[in-house]
Amino acid sequence: MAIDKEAVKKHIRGILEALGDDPDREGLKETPDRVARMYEEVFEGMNYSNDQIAEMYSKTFEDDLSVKNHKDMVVVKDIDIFSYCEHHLALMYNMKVTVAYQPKEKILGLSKIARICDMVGKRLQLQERIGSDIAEIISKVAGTEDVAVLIEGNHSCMSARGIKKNQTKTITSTLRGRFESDPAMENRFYMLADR
Ligand SMILES: Nc1nc2c(ncn2[C@@H]2O[C@H](COP(=O)(O)OP(=O)(O)OP(=O)(O)O)[C@@H](O)[C@H]2O)c(=O)[nH]1
Ligand SMILES: [Zn+2]
Repeated sequence: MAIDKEAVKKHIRGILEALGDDPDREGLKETPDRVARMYEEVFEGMNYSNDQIAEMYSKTFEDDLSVKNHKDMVVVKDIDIFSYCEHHLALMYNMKVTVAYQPKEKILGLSKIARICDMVGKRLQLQERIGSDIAEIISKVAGTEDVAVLIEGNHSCMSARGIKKNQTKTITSTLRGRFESDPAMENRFYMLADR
């Protein structure tokens, strides 16, 4: 479903009024439109389902014999993304995503892995769900169950308000297929993710 920019503008104007400010004053008069444009950008991923994101980034390399023979784990580390917590609409920042998969017959373009992480971040999210969404999409595109995602990040709802823990990071891991069932594979993933 596409973001309704006009409705966002109207409601941001209402929020400015509810905060007791004057939405028509010089500094605020363009704010509803700016926020609507910002939301279009930062919530782009809300326009698409996981299946649609998989379809968008479905280009893989599989004809090359050297690719077909590549059966070793691929790890793409420290993909920096932003996201937004669905509880407070607050920013998740300093997010680093590490994605691993065990290729079967397909190899993904590395930039596509980062594009998938970016797009999944551009939704109202929970950190745990960012991991499971990325794992689901990578699994579809790569045609393998064997996917792992490790995420660390700061939540501004925990640093700039409420409990105010600035140094506190959250680490979540999502293990699928053999990353979950095979302790050696799980350990190898954590070892490579930690380098
Ligand atoms: N599991 C999980 N929790 C999150 C995430 N982002 C924010 N939260 C938490 O969601 C919870 C919402 O709790 P509530 O008690 O409903 O909201 P609140 O009264 O504002 O809570 P405080 O933050 O404790 O002041 C808080 O504990 C947040 O820290 C996330 O990505 N994953
Ligand atoms: Zn929050």
